[in-house]
Amino acid sequence: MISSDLLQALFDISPAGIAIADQQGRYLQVNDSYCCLFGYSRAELIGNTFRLILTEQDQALEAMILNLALTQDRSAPTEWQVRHKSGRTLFVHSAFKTFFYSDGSAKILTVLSDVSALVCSLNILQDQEAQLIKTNESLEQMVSRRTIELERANDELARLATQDFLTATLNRRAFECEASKIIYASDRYHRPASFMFLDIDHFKAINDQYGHAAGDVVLQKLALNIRALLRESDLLARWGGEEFVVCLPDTVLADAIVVGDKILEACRQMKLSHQQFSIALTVSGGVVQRTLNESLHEVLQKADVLLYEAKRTGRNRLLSEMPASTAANEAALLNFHI
Ligand SMILES: Nc1nc2c(ncn2[C@@H]2O[C@H](COP(=O)(O)OP(=O)(O)OP(=O)(O)O)[C@@H](O)[C@H]2O)c(=O)[nH]1
Repeated sequence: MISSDLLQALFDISPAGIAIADQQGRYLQVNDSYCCLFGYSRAELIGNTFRLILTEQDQALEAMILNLALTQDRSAPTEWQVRHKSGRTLFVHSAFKTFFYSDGSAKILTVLSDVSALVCSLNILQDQEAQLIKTNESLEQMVSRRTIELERANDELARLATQDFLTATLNRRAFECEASKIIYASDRYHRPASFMFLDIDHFKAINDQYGHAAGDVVLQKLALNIRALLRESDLLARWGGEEFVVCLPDTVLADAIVVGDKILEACRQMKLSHQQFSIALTVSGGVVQRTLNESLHEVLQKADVLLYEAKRTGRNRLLSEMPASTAANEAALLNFHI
């Protein structure tokens, strides 16, 4: 047992606010810390009920709170909002114990500690956490937006790096890269491949007569027409100026000639009009089937020589050359028609 003088000292010096109330909730005794906590003097508190420290919302619950204290006899520590004399809200951690006496009276002992600073810090932390989550979300959104933009920019760069700006066919570098893969497969699996150069006849005259812009449109329409006559797996590139190059994988010369003739005929039939004029167009070409193990440079040179010959001998024609007859070539390319 703790002696009563020790208990009195505990009451007096406790940093927690301690109050003893009667069964009507009227303060009988309060320690200094309790007075200090709520800003009331002892004289202001004694005789008054704990309604003084209830917030406006809780004042209506005064009877219920009192009833709770008188029926529960003690409470586990809880946190609740109370009111300082100045009107400001305090957060306190509180516990009570009710003592019942044989004459039917009761006393309620309440112990309160101020946890306002803790609650305030907790609220600030929660606000900061919410703010961090929001910032994080918007950062994630920004990163994913930037990633999409970057992917688009990369796609556009890749397109610009591989496409001819005017005709949207492959550019020379991309053609060489793709054609090398076809040549590799051709040698590796002994499959045929044909190459064709196409060049618009007297294109300079078209430019001179109808203007450079009309010449550009001719190049664009021609590219579209040629592409429409090719397989998805065929390569079409603008080699430069008004010259195009075609790579036909898995295609023997006879079939490549059929494709070339179709292109030349389509060009003859092309309906091109500029203002009130209609522009007639013919194309010359040189087509070769690649000999196994021949380099891209070598096969293109052969096709170019044939194109030059087609120009020299009257234009508007396609010249071709049989591939060199080697045993490997014959065996590989015999009856190869897809
Ligand atoms: N509009 C336009 N013209 C171009 C472009 N690139 C090259 N040219 C023109 O194409 C013409 C090619 O002229 P030439 O090399 O003499 O060939 P050609 O007139 O077609 O004569 P042949 O090939 O011998 O039938 C030149 O006038 C170039 O200026 C282009 O991107 N747009």
